[in-house]
Formats: sequence, structure tokens, C-alpha cells
Amino acid sequence: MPAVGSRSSAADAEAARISAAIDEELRQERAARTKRKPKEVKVMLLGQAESGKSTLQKQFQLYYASQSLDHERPSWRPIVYFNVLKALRMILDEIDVSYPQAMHQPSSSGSSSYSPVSTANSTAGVFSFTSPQQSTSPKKLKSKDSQSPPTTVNCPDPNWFPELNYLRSKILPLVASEEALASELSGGITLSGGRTGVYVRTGWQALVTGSRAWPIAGSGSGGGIGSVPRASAVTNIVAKTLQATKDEIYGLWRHPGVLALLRDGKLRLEESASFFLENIHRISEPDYLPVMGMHDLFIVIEYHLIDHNAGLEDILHVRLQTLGVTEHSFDITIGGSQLHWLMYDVGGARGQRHAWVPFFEDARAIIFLAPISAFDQYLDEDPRTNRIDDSLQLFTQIVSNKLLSNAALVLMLNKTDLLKRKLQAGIKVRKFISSYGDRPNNYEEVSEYFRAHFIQVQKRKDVAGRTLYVHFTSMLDIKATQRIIVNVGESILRLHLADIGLA
Ligand SMILES: Nc1nc2c(ncn2[C@@H]2O[C@H](COP(=O)(O)OP(=O)(O)OP(=O)(O)O)[C@@H](O)[C@H]2O)c(=O)[nH]1
Ligand SMILES: [Mg+2]
Repeated sequence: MPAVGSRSSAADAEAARISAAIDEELRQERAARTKRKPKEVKVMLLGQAESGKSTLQKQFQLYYASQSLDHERPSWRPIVYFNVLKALRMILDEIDVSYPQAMHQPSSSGSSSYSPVSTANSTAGVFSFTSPQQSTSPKKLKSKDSQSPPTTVNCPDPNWFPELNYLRSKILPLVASEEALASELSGGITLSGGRTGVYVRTGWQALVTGSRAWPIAGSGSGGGIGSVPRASAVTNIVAKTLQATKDEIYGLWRHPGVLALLRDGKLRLEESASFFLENIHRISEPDYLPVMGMHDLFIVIEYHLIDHNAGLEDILHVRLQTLGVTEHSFDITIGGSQLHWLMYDVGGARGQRHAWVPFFEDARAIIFLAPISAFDQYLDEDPRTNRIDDSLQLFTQIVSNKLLSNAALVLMLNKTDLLKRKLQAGIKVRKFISSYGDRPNNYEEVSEYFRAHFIQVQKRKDVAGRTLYVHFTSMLDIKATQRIIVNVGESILRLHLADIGLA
């Protein structure tokens, strides 16, 4: 049928024209990208969940783009609240389980004196790793290992129950807002099978401070904020409830019954929980804004860091799980050349790792973070796997990955502060890693032992025989981390400039 045939050839011609136009557009885009490319330095932050990737990203942002971090401060406020609510919920949940008696008591006004008491988590476990089952049924540390008070969870003081019941009834309404806050912060995203939590994607700051209900006070502890962003109604309600219950929150956190749960390892809070609860009076101020700054250490309850100073780095302590891959960029000038630094911060949990691969080919450098304090911890996503074992396996996969063979390798053995505190608290590495044997249980020996294992993995498995740059880090120490960032950043940039023939 000729009529159809001519319509068809006209349509074909039109399709060919559109196709050619798209091809041309793609060609131009590719050409533009290739032209831009020498100026781009792509760096990936890799490592297991909670290894400190996002914390390192914040440190880079603090160094290269501190103004942007300053502008983001209001958006961190509900996240800090969320960290507080999550910790409180975990405490109340554990009280329900461990002190059921507290539920059946008339509540008292809880007038206990909350003195700092040492706590310790003791788990038995195993570079030959022992069974994690042992770690989920914690045992008390021997008395020489712990400065614990005489009362333990096994023989709770009956006076605790009316106090705990009172504190619980006061704090429950606040904890009830956790889900609403979580849902708002994560834009309604929930991961099936995951813990209750908040996940961050690129652009989350806009989600949190979008044009919503009321302005955050821009004065007082805030200062230095360019615009006054808005917070949500949920954030507002949580702020007011926090203000009204701050004394009870502090009372619960320092209650001897709660400290006993921590010491006995029944209650395992996230690492930053103690920091936020200890600072609850400052955080619940009406004009509170999260801050970045220096701090002095004040108290250590076992290996939980407690900090009383008022100008503190809340943003660095926040725990906010990364979902997928988030991109951060800074412009950096080095040796007269202006470079565009693109940093990819990834979600480190096992379910998130598949999302890393598409970014591998272009990566100029990998910064791999391994938290060496985690020798006595297991993965949330697989409670049978020791965290150091997972880090080593993951590092093996990264150094042997052919797609990454052109990337420079930087290894950060992180959380050395926490490692020191755990060792000082008497937690024995050989209980969890049997191959540690009878080596001395001090920081110098333990950190060197882990460093040697990671270096050995790289020597054996590296596809490209690269130089491995290794640093011991404590990401919460701004001064020390900033020095390392300059060092690492400049090394990566110089390698890049040398590669593209500009150095
Ligand atoms: N004590 C201590 N805490 C740290 C250190 N580095 C990070 N943290 C804390 O560890 C927690 C987890 O850090 P993140 O940076 O969120 O971990 P991540 O690797 O980005 O985790 P995912 O996004 O889940 O992959 C946060 O509460 C940080 O404040 C460190 O060197 N020492
Ligand atoms: Mg992260």
C-alpha cells in the first residue's frame, strides 16, 4: 500500500533526524565532559557502616567549604533531636525488658543523685574471630577490669523502680515523636528489614529546611547564619517537649539503673548517644543550633566519651546513615591550577554496597575507612560477622578490584580515640580475635597489629601494586583530622596533576 509506505518513510526520516540530533547532543555533552574532566578529581569514601565516612566528608567540607557547613547548621538540628530520641527509646525499651518491676510501681519524683559511674561492656568473643553468640550474652567484667559500683542489674535496687517509672512516664510522649521525625527527615523512606533510622540522600538539607512552618531563632548560640531557614512543625513540637523534659532526660541518662544496664552490656547505645544526652541542657535550649568547634574532654564513663564544654562539634557526632551514594563538591586551587573536587560518600551497610560500582571507573582516589575500635562489635546487618573481619574482607575486595586499579589508595584506621578508651577500660582484644594471642593489650601494640594486617592484605591482593597511604585517625578531633586532610588532599591532587601532565 503506497500511501502507507510514504507515511512510513516520512516517519522514518523524522525518526532518523531526531536520532541524529540526540546523537549530536550526546556527542557535544561527551566532548564538554571530556574537556571538563581534567579539572575534576573524583574521590570515593568507602568502608563499612559507621566507619566514619560521612564524618570525614564533614571534615573535608569544614576545611574546603566551611561556609556551606555553616549554612547547613539549622538543618542538622532535627537530626540531633532524632539522635536524642533514638537513644531515649533504646533506654526505655531496655528498661521495659530488664526492669519489668518498674512498670508496676507508683512513680516517684525521682530524686536520686546522678553521679558519674563507670560503665563497661564486656563481651566474650574472637583475626580468628570467636563466636558472636558469646557477645550477645554479655558477662560482667572482672572486678579488676571495672570500677563499677556494687549494685548490678542482677541485683537492682528496689528504690530505682518508682524513679524509673516516673522518668519513663515523663519521657514517653517525647519518644512517641520519633517515628514522625524519622519519617520527615528521611522523606518517608524506610528500608525493609533495617533498624528504625533515618537515612540521608543528596539534597536532604532542602528536605529538612524546605519552606515549612516556623523560623528557627537565628540569634543566640547560632550566630553567623546567612539566611534563616525554617523548621517543621514536628521539629517544633519535639523542641518544646525536649525543653520541658530536659531534667528528666538527664536524670534518666545518669540514673544508676541505666548506668548498670550500660555497664552490664545489656544496653548498647550508638556511640554518639552519650555525647548528646550529656549535653541535653544545651541541646534543649529554645535557640539551639548545632555547632562545629573545638572541645576539651571532660569525663569518660568507661569508653563512652562525655563532654561538658559548651561550644561543641554536634555535627561531627551526629549519626545519620547514608543511603546510596551522595556527591559533595568543592573547588580547590593548587599550584595555580583550579580543580573541582568531587567527593562520593556512600552507604556502607552490606545492602548498600552494590550502589558503589558505577562510580568506580572514574575514581581518582579511594579513601577507605576502617574503625579499628570495632574489634568487639558485630555488623548490624549480620550479627555473626565481626566488624574488623568485615572491614578486612571489604578492603580485600577494594584493593583487588580491577575497575579501581588506577585509583590512589588511602587507608584511614579510624576511631583511635574509642580504641584507646576501650583498651584503657580493660576490654581484651584476644577475647574477640583469638589470633591476637598474648600480645600486650595496649594501644601501640593493638593499633600496629591491625595496621600490619591491612598492609598485608594490600601487598597480597593489590592488582596494581600501588603505594598505600595509611593514617591513624580520630575523626572527632578537628585539629588532627584537618592536618591529615591537607596531607591526603594534596597528595591526591598532586598525583592527579602529574597524571594529566600539569605537574
Ligand atoms: N569516637 C569516634 N566516633 C567517630 C569517629 N568517626 C566517626 N565517629 C562517629 O561514628 C558515627 C558514625 O559515623 P558516620 O560518619 O555516620 O559513619 P558512615 O561510615 O558514614 O556510616 P554509613 O553512612 O552508615 O555508611 C557518628 O556518630 C560519628 O560521630 C571517631 O574517630 N571517633
Ligand atoms: Mg554515612
